[in-house]
Amino acid sequence: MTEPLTTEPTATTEPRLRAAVLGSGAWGTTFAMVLADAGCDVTIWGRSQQVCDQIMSEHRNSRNLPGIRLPESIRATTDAAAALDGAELVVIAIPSQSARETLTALRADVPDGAVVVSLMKGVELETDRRMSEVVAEALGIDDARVVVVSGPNLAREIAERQPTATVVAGTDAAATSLVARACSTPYFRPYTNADVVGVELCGAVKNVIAVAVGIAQGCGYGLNTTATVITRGLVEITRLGLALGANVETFPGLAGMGDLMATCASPLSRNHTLGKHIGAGLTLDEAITATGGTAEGVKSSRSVLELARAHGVEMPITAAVAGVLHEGLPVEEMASSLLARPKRAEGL
Ligand SMILES: NC(=O)C1=CN([C@@H]2O[C@H](COP(=O)(O)OP(=O)(O)OC[C@H]3O[C@@H](n4cnc5c(N)ncnc54)[C@H](O)[C@@H]3O)[C@@H](O)[C@H]2O)C=CC1
Ligand SMILES: O=C(CO)COP(=O)(O)O
Repeated sequence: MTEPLTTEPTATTEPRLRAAVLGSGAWGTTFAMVLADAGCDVTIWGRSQQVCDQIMSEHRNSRNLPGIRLPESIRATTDAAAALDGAELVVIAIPSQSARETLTALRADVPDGAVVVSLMKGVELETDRRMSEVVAEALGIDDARVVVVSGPNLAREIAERQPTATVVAGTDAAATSLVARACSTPYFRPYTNADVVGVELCGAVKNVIAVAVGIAQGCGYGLNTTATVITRGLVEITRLGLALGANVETFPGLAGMGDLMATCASPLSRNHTLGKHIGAGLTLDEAITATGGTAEGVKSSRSVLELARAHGVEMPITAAVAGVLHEGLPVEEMASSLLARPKRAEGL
């Protein structure tokens, strides 16, 4: 039997890349651990003094990753300027809808020339911008300096150093391969991809599809329904992506089908969990509270739908999720409204 990858990798002899991770939640803390295991010198910026103190003194973040021991080299601070000082890599792991305001305030502290990495999986409300667009605008930097990481990456599993792969997407080959090297460990394997649009849309829309799968399961439906929603969900994601200029090969890949499978199948997923609560009859506010953590699909269901409508793309599952979460569509009518649509040929 294969041994689980639980040991900390040995440090490399290359100069240590200095990385700042903005956000001390589940994924920010886990990605900080990946970077540290890959040999980077990592400082986390968090809003919570308590979380930062615990990372510094106990090498744990029990609020977001209970039971996980973090590498001792990781530092954490509530002082953003100190975290960003000298950073060559700036990694952003805060909720999508907070990104613009937070990054605009930190703009002067981001070092010139740093490569900026977005871990966020959402689409901004009101502007319908993808996160790499928001990051570039808020920081006043060229799009080419922004690299996206997205894939089947449930934080908890990676924090346990379970093997997985991811996609590192960027338009600048040097920046993209720098990020891929910086996060490559024996348990975390990055693949590069130049299709930023496709990779980001996959990450944002799979959250909405995971809410739909959760709703179906909360209603008591079985695996036929789950498989139908995932498969037709991938069609929706692909349709939107192609309308926005993405590469068709991205969608069956790790950021597309891979992340859909992980998020729609796992009870660790906040989006899936939130959907289950809705399907079981909780209100949206109750479901958000019961879920905890950031379920990006709640807000992205609306922004993704707006984006789709602006480009004339049909996304019935996304529309049904937005309908249930925000427009008063009764959850028990969701399936019947989807199945009653005019019959059509399979495919895009
Ligand atoms: N948790 C996961 O497994 C994965 C999450 N992601 C994405 O990463 C992003 C962050 O997710 P998580 O870390 O899991 O969320 P989380 O809910 O665990 O943590 C979010 C963190 O952001 C902080 N925060 C909230 N508003 C903020 C603001 N205005 N300024 C600064 N910090 C703020 C919170 O205090 C918290 O520490 C999301 O877009 C999510 O979709 C992507 C891959 C995996
Ligand atoms: O993006 C994720 C896995 O790849 C995490 O999903 P949730 O945000 O639904 O927990």
